[in-house]
Amino acid sequence: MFEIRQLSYTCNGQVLLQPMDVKLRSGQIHVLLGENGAGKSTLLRCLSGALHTMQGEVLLDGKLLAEWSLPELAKKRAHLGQRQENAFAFSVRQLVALGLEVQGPGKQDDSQLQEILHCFDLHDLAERSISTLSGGELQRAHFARTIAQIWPTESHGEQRFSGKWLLLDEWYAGLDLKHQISLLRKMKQWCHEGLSIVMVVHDLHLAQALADRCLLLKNGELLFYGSAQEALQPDRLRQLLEVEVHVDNEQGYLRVDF
Ligand SMILES: Nc1ncnc2c1ncn2[C@@H]1O[C@H](COP(=O)(O)OP(=O)(O)OP(=O)(O)O)[C@@H](O)[C@H]1O
Repeated sequence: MFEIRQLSYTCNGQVLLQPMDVKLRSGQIHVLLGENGAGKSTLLRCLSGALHTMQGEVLLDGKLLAEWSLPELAKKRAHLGQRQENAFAFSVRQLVALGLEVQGPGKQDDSQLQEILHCFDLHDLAERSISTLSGGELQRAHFARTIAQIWPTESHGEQRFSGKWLLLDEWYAGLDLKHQISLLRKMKQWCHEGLSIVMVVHDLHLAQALADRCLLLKNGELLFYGSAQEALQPDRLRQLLEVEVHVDNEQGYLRVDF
């Protein structure tokens, strides 16, 4: 479990996150929603342990983030940020292998690498330099590298992702519908296998399809934390996003008129 106690963050005199208390339970998909600049990426970075100057406390499985050693934390949670560095002309295979390398030199095996390449439909691109990939292909490669960090071995059994956390900032950016749906299904499957996910989403349909619980952020303030059903209500979304949202039909699909 992630436990956030009186977490806040101020940068250059600007309050980016106002004090908040939240407990994020394991095995669920938590969706962060809010306008541009609401503080979603900042909160994700606090959870990843990247922002050392935050105030308050973040505990992972009862232990302060600062008390985790970096190698242990790296194997426990993986963070896909909004922007990626592509400084080196790695091949797709090398990039994904970098993620596996975090598990320890010699610990990873080729079957893990093959499984990940297959999951992200990267097999045919494995030998290509990442500098030649399209935007969506590159996003899939970085997503694959990120989850490789916490990828289980075959010996882990049915709850093979148990205790692992995936922190995703707009993972679907640039992905075509086919790959969005494929990864959406896989993420649900991985959660059944014990994975916990916190993700930033702007698309309300994706939020509806994926979220178990939602965190609604506005101007750095946590407006609401609770079940997706309670969160994804037209009144709340109107206040959060300043757009008119309607419930479309008996299934309860959200609709926004253009
Ligand atoms: N180093 C910084 N100095 C000053 N302001 C910053 C700094 N980093 C981020 N901010 C500001 O903090 C606010 C929150 O940023 P953050 O990236 O968390 O927003 P977000 O909700 O993820 O937005 P988006 O949906 O656009 O990705 C923004 O207004 C941003 O401009």
